[in-house]
Amino acid sequence: MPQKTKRTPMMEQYMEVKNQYPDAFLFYRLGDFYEMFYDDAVKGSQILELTLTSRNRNATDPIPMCGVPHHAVQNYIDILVDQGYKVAICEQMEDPKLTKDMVKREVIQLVTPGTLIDGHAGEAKENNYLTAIYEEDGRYGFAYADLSTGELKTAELTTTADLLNEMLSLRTKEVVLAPSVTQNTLDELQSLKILFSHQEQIEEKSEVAYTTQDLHSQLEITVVSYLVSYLSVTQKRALAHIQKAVAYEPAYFLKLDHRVQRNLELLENSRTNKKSGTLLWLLDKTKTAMGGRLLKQWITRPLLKQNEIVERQNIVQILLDNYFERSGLQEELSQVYDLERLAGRVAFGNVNGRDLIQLMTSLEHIPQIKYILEQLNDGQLDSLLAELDPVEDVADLIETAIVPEPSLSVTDGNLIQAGYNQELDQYKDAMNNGQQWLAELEAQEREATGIHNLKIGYNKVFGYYIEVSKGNIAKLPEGRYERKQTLVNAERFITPELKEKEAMILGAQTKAADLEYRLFTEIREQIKDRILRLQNLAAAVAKLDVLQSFAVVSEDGHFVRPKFVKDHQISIQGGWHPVVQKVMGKQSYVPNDVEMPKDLEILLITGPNMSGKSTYMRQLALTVIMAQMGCFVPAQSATMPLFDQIFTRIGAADDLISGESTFMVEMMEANLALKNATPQSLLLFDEIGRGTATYDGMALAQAIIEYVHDKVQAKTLFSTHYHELTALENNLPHLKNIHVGAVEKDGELVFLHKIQAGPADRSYGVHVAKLAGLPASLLSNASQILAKLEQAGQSLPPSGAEVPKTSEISESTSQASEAVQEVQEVKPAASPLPEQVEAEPVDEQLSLFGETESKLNKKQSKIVQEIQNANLMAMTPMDVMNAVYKWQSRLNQKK
Ligand SMILES: Nc1ncnc2c1ncn2[C@@H]1O[C@H](COP(=O)(O)OP(=O)(O)OP(=O)(O)O)[C@@H](O)[C@H]1O
Repeated sequence: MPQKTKRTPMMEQYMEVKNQYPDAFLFYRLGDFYEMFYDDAVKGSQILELTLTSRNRNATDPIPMCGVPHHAVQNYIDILVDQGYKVAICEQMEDPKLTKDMVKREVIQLVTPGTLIDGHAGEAKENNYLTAIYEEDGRYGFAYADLSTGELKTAELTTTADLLNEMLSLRTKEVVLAPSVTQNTLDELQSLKILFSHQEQIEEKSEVAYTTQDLHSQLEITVVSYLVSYLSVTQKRALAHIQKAVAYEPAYFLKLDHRVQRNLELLENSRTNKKSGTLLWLLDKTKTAMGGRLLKQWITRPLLKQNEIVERQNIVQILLDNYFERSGLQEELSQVYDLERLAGRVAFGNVNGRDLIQLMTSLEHIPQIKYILEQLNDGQLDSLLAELDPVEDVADLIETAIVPEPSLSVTDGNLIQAGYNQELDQYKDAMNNGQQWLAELEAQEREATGIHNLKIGYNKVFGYYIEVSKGNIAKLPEGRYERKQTLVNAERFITPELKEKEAMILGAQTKAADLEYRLFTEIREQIKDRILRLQNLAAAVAKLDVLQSFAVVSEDGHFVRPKFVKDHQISIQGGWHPVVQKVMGKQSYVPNDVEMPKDLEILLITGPNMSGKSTYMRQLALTVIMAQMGCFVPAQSATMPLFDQIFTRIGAADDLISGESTFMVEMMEANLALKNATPQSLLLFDEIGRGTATYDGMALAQAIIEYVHDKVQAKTLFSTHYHELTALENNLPHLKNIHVGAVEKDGELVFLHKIQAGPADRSYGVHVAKLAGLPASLLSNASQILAKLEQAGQSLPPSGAEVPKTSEISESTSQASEAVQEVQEVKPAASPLPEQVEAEPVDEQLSLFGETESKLNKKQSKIVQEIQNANLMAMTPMDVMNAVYKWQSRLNQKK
């Protein structure tokens, strides 16, 4: 009969620790394993695919248990943390052999998704940001840190939208909440699907004081204090590499919110979520991990200040003009390891010998990098040169102290160079030359005593000894020789010198390993004192790397240096979408101009589906972003103003925040743009209004155009399939029609992809449907319906027709559907919106099907009835097409 068991002292200890970390997997060290118990074991064994066993298997209440070997623990931690869990590592704090009592155990680190530094999240060109929020009077202190690099930034934000935006842009996996964060804010953040951690108080730690030193705003000081406290509490060690927090203002950069970043595919392909096919993919020719990370930051934060942009452009130009030097730099950079993370590991205390060799190798390339830049002999490089401090003392220290191929573990020896420490050299000598020494000592003793058969031997009882035959004992001098054993023919002695050598030889190996570890930690501490210099160097190398990457891409892609102008005009000749062009090949891509003089605000773009409207719009946005990053741009020539924000409403973007409908997202994005855009912004509106019924959509589109034209006055590209809107050009002086050309050849549609002046003459929707492979009968039916509609004047108004502005009809542009009705009431004949479709007499409609009323059977009458009742106004063109297709199928059915 199984017995219910009383908890053992060890399980008592386990529970005590576990209670302190209820939301983490507790990895409890037991000898060579880390064990999990209870629920941790059940869940952990599933996630990590471990065998679930139990303690006290025969009891009524066996304890579920599973474990991982200590040397492989990092992999398991990575898997759990990557999946959003926390892991508390509980170590044995004393040697079990040296204590009779319960071994002392303590949690030495809490690894969380935002603090993982070695796992998958720590991929070379990725930052892993931990964020924090503090709330006060409806305002937010926001901060983020990367524990592996020591980067720490903070900002004051005023809305939850800004918070969401920063967090999504940073792709944070974990946010630390100060107690002041309200439930309302939390509710809005819940949709983020990241780990929420809590830090209840600010710790009195030197890191907290240090990191907040340069801050002025109390909000920022407080949030950074919470963030650093959390780091300190979870990591349980000094964090010497965490930099002083730098305050930033989101308004300091070209504003690209997370939706814009996604719509424009800056870092992630919106279909695959991968890098391929993105601006990052195009621009990334960086050679170092630091450069890769910095490039990502620059892409999402282009600059606003012309002098800063020009400073970058100047260096790109120099590197572009000097091919050989640039190649030399690339060669050197490719041999520079991740200095930033290496510095982080030094400070964090988890650096090993091989890391230090990587650090030294990296530092050794800095003088050559400087030399190449100096040869370019250009004053524009001076400040960069000054930032490239080779931190020679660290390189020298590592060179003299660390062996070229150290072992992986820092406790197994084989770390320290010969000649660095005398004591260690003696141990190593003892290990290597023990026998040699003894032979030398034997020879010395023989000579000193004149006893030629004196010999040195070894036994387990008292170790090394000097053996002298009985007949020679009298020759031994007094004092130095201590008798240990008497044999029949000989006596055995020890001397202090012999015992010293013995201790050396026997203890040499462990002593050497211990001493090596101690020396290693001393060296690590010395390097730690130079962390700031290493971090500054890493930043300079990263900058140089990104700029050389710009030069490479600009040269390969034949990009041009853009000019910035104060008056708000854009003039781009022969521009292209760099990513689309790269994918499809240079020969096939048709370059296009963008001409928007000072007084032109809106380009209204029409043209068939698939002709290249979206590509043209994105092309401009990417050109602006690249220009303001300091890169050259894909065009023959480019003149542009500096933009402050880019807003996009492009495609049916899937919504990251919640399950809002496509139309809702469309309206939210439009709203965001209309509310926040300034005359210095760039707006891209792609087919706005298509997510709702035709009339609603068209009315909204027109109202939005007028609002932008009259109130926002930002440079705007607006593509539409509502050809009726092209007539707006007559009323809106700052709007111009352009279209993407296409021609019909032998019944087939040929896209020209060329932007041309004026509106498109037709939509070619049916042709595009044909390209998409819709059934032939449906297409011919659609063509017939189209012809009928065109005859009845339901399609395009004559180009140049007088169009009333909705503002002439209704003051309210926000209530667009009201506006629609008023349009119809006030000026029905000239409205750009199709007139209310009156239900036509049944017999006329029937002619579509070649039938007369008298011959109608029951099924046909029912279909006629349905057509009569169909609310066209509430249907999208696609709905209409589907309905017609169904009616036709039913009519064609035999019965
Ligand atoms: N300038 C160009 N030169 C060559 N090919 C182009 C060009 N612009 C676009 N294309 C090609 O046409 C395809 C469709 O372009 P895009 O999506 O911009 O069309 P669209 O007019 O916005 O279509 P829709 O109205 O259906 O959204 C692109 O994927 C690309 O292959």
